[in-house]
Amino acid sequence: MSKIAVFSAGSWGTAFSLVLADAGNDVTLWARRDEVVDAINDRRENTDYLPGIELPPSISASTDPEQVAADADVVVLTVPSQSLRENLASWAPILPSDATLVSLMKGVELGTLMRMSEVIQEVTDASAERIAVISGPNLAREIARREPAASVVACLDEERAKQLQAITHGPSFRPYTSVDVLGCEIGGAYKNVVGLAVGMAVGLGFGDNTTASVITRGLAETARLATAQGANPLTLMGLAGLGDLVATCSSPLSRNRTFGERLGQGMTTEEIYASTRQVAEGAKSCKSLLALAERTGVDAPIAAAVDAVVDGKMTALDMMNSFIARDTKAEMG
Ligand SMILES: NC(=O)C1=CN([C@@H]2O[C@H](COP(=O)(O)OP(=O)(O)OC[C@H]3O[C@@H](n4cnc5c(N)ncnc54)[C@H](OP(=O)(O)O)[C@@H]3O)[C@@H](O)[C@H]2O)C=CC1
Ligand SMILES: O=C(CO)COP(=O)(O)O
Repeated sequence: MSKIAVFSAGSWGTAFSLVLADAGNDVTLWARRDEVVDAINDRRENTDYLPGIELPPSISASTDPEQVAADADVVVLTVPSQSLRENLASWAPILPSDATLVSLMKGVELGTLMRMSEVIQEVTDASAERIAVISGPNLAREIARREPAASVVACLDEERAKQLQAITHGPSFRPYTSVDVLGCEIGGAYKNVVGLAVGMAVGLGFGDNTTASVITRGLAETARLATAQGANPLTLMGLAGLGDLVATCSSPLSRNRTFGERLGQGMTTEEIYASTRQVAEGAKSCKSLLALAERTGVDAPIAAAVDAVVDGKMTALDMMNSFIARDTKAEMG
């Protein structure tokens, strides 16, 4: 049994705590609001993010980061990507110095264009071998309902990846290992952007030909950037690439797809932000991925178009038309 600290108690932090608890671990969740902590400790439910799902006694919660981190073998980070740096800067001094640091986040930092594992390394000074990423087709609510799913545990240190695999493998969750941290992170961040584009197609009332075309070209775009950065192309064909892309683009549970759907129906980004507190990481990361693609010298037409719609510079319909009108000479289907 491992002692695991999970920062924080949103949809995925809470659902992943269930995975960890089912696998026999002792979990402490950090939440920034007292009412979330009280609901978890007293009512055994995260009423805000996973209503109706019972949490076992091996999961407890606290607003005190020091209490959460104390004696943890593994520290799991799952705040919205753009808030990681600021939060982690305040937690870094209290994290156990030999704990494995695990990112569940799917985004790229605005401005620095850093992946989450890079932010973690910079802020904590931990070696890259101590930092892992878990990414795959893992919609939080389905995981919390114990529907069977698989994921990738990626770490440059293969032994550490295997240890994490062993402590996360449970009755309904099957982790695979990888050393391709970069490929998993680019796959996880890019699928959110493609999910937004697919959502727009759905919001406009288009059917499966359109969504399949966007998904497939989205995968090509993801693989182009990831491999240019040094990822293993096979990672993008796996659970952290194609797998996650399919789950996100197919499911009404995806916040990114839903965000895109609302854009497709004519809502503005500001109106959507005002209507929900849940994160759609792709709405911010499309800018970072686009800049990363420019810096790497690869083409990113879907990220560019999604960014323009999110910024209100293009309508979702114009985005779909630009996808069809695009000069295709240089690309293979
Ligand atoms: N949900 C899913 O199915 C999956 C999500 N992920 C990834 O996990 C990460 C977290 O997403 P998810 O749990 O879904 O998000 P949610 O929106 O469900 O929860 C966000 C959590 O972060 C807290 N939070 C929000 N803003 C801040 C901030 N500025 N500082 C500190 N804490 C903050 C929220 O607290 P409060 O309630 O107080 O606002 C809440 O606990 C994302 O990168 C996402 O891509 C990965 C796989 C699956
Ligand atoms: O990452 C996810 C599924 O693997 C969750 O996707 P959303 O953030 O779009 O809900």
